[in-house]
Amino acid sequence: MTSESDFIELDGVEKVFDVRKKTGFLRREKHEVRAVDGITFTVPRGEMVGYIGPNGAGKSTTIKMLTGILTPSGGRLRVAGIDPSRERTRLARRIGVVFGQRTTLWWDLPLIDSYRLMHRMYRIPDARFKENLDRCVELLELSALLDVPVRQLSLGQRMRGDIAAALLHDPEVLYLDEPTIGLDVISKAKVREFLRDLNTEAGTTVLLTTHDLTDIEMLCKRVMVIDHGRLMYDGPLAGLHEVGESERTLVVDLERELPPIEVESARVVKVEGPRQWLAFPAAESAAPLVARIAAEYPMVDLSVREPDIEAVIAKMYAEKATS
Ligand SMILES: Nc1ncnc2c1ncn2[C@@H]1O[C@H](COP(=O)(O)OP(=O)(O)OP(=O)(O)O)[C@@H](O)[C@H]1O
Repeated sequence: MTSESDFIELDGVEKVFDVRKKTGFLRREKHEVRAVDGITFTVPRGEMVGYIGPNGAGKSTTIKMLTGILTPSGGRLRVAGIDPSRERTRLARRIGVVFGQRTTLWWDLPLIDSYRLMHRMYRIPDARFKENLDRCVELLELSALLDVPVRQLSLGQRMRGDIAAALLHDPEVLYLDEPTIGLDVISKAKVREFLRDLNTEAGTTVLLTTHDLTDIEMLCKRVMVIDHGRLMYDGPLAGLHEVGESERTLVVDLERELPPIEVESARVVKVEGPRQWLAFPAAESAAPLVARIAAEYPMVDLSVREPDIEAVIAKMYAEKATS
């Protein structure tokens, strides 16, 4: 029996791949890649957690084990009390998966036909299917897109279509792998708003993998950082900022070329004509900084750039190495 507090449960989970590398003419050496190297965590039902790390850290491998596509080489793993690799089909009815880089929709078919196929594949009761579809169509603004073949959809439209597809069978758990990758600002905002509502209203447990720190900021109270297959951090995002002492960048366009802006709590890191880049602590709000600059300089435009997760993590490790 699962308790609600360890709805997703990993205890010392490992995944080792045997890889053969060519080392000479007809010579191949076997070596091991420890993609996941003893990971332990639990996620309570209803929580939305960020799962982040540099490329090759082991995120996708973890998600593949959580869906049952891959079998762990060691440790114990349960999702809703189910061992994913043993009961993959039973688990499939209870989980949804969205891969930002790939679609689960049928490329040549109108969107609605993919949903009808899923209705049958998952044997979703008619009334429930209709109710879920109506809700997704409304909240993800899909009504004008239902008759459009998937290949004609924009990336943002396709992503919304994919999220709906993952939710038609009412999964209790949703794994999202880069759900906002390549989307414009408005599409990103729509996807985030939808996910937040899904988590708060339907209580869906969400594991979110992303390179966009804003996704995590907007959606997750808790974040886990993985690198080289190991869990390096598990806690609130604010704590990660502190550990990594990351910075955000304010890009300011002035009316004309001026000497570097002098302002409290930020420093100019680059100047290009009338445009200046100022670094400031990521944990601080940009609003007072912008107000101070606007009061003293002829500012015509501005934007804030988030630190990317790689930079935060790289800094976090650099600090660990020197401490
Ligand atoms: N099928 C496989 N065979 C051999 N090695 C693999 C296999 N799948 C993954 N790996 C290796 O395992 C490690 C972790 O890969 P994984 O795809 O889980 O990382 P990731 O954190 O998802 O990275 P990314 O952000 O680039 O998607 C990498 O070194 C990768 O090369």
